Amino acid sequence: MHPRIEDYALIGDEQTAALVGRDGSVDWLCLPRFDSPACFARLVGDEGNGHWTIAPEGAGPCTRRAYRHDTLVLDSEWDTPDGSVRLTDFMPQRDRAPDLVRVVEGLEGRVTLRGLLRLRFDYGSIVPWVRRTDSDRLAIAGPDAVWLRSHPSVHTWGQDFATHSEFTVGRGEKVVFVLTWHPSHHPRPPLIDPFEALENTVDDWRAWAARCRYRGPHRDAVVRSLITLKALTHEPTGGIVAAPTTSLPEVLGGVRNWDYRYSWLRDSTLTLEALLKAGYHEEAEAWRDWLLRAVAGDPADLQIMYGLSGERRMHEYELPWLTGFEGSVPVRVGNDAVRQLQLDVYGEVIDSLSLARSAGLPVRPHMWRVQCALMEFLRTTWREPDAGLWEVRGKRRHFVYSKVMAWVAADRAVSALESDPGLEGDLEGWRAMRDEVHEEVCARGFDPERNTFTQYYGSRALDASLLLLPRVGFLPGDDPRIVGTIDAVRAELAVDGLLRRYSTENSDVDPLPGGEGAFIVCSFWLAQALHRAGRTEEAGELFDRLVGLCNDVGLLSEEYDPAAGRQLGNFPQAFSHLGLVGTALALHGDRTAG
Ligand SMILES: OC[C@H]1O[C@H](O[C@H]2O[C@H](CO)[C@@H](O)[C@H](O)[C@H]2O)[C@H](O)[C@@H](O)[C@@H]1O
Repeated sequence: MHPRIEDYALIGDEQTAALVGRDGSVDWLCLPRFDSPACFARLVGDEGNGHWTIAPEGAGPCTRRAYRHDTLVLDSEWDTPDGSVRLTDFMPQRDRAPDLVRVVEGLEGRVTLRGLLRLRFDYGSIVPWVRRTDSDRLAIAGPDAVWLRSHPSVHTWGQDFATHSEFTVGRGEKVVFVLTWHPSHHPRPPLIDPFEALENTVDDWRAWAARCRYRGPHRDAVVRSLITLKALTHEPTGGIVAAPTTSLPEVLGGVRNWDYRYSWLRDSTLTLEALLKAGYHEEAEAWRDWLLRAVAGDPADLQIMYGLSGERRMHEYELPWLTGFEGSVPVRVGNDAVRQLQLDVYGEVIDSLSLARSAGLPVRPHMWRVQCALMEFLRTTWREPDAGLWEVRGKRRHFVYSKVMAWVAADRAVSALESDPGLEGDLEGWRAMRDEVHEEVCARGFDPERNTFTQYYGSRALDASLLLLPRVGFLPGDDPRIVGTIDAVRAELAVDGLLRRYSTENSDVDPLPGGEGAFIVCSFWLAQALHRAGRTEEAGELFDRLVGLCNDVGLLSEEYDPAAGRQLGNFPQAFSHLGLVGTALALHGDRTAG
């Protein structure tokens, strides 16, 4: 049986990430970068598409597992009739090459384990040549080379185009496996000392986690979310992936399967805000600098997402040989939403730059010029219909959230001019735009009959993004129109208390077939909106429930199916984790240190 999404745990080295199942199998790993082709793709296919399993012979899922406290180092333990054994999985901070380290340690008795390494480059499609060199194995195909080393050396044999092993550990004995990738035209990189690497990796993560300023309820969940957001950050460039996976389905067996291994301006600006508020200025600064590089050029060419180094092309295509997660096809690489006009992104970018400024991040000389250029573009564009923040693949509309974010852009630009006499800009023009957008949204995006804002001008449909209006300061949290919107959105979009982002039934907005689960970040937005409306008890109860949706190691995917009690969509997803951090800070922000 295929593991469920919540059966996976994440390990990574801030350049790529792997998903490890409870059965000891690494089922997803892209090398060398998050967006490189996967060499283990069982996650969205089957065993033949690549995986690496180490587990006691004949054992099923591990008996227990957990991250070492405040780290991304995963311990999985099995109790078997012959004894107990621990498997420790981690990826050390990268020096020259990516390494995946797996340490097996006997805890009780003598346990026999089996290893099965089935490397399949290019998303499970290429079977490499594997040869033995001394005691190690080298797999090569095209641009990729992977070494497998063990210590003490374990006998391996090839069978059915995979590398097998069998070994036994007694109490206190350790066997370590190191898998190392490098470009096939390069020589083998220097070997790491896996035990020293383990110590350093634990120390580095703990030192990072200790910087978290949040001291309120659910602190462990907040720290786990922050570690996850950090793990989704591409350390060399500062880019942040929305999730490290592609095509985990929004509904089992459905077609809503997308590639999230890119840096969305929307998701990333919200991540930056969460990091800043939790005390992580360096990461926020690295992303802000990434942003300024990525968006450089004509503001008309601003994209809603970029590659990790700021690449602009991410042409979407399908991988027909992969059978998908529980049959959910197609499996896609690339993302055509890159070409959409999504007006909210301008507001999110300008908001994040002003946030960075007020948080005291060092100012870059061209920062203000970028903002002015974006404002000028937006001034001529905000009246256009767009694809909205949900990136629907239908007709463009006048989405209310997009217009509100145009208001945010103008509002923040005006505030910057008002507070800093050293800045130059069209104060009067931007003020006029700000007031015009506000007036228009309140007139055309509000349904007085039902006392609620609507998904787009003139429609009766609702949208969970409307819950963000008080958060961005468009109206106070206890304004009757906001209170009405909270109740209407809840009545229409809640399934068992969790929110969908919009209704997919009878929707003329979203042309794709099939529905989807509850969109996790939307429920966090609801908790924040309830809190801002003064309904603190309801907000707290919902927050507690949402934290409870995390899997056993504290991870959240994009969506949740309340009926089946299962996570859905790409995993782990930045949006969901930044929702958790943002809600903790909104509800208990007074409990932050320093
Ligand atoms: O709903 C269709 C769209 O779904 C994806 O977009 C979602 O993920 C993005 C990344 O987290 C997020 O920024 C966006 O708000 C979400 O709706 C997908 O990436 C799109 O290609 C697709 O059209």
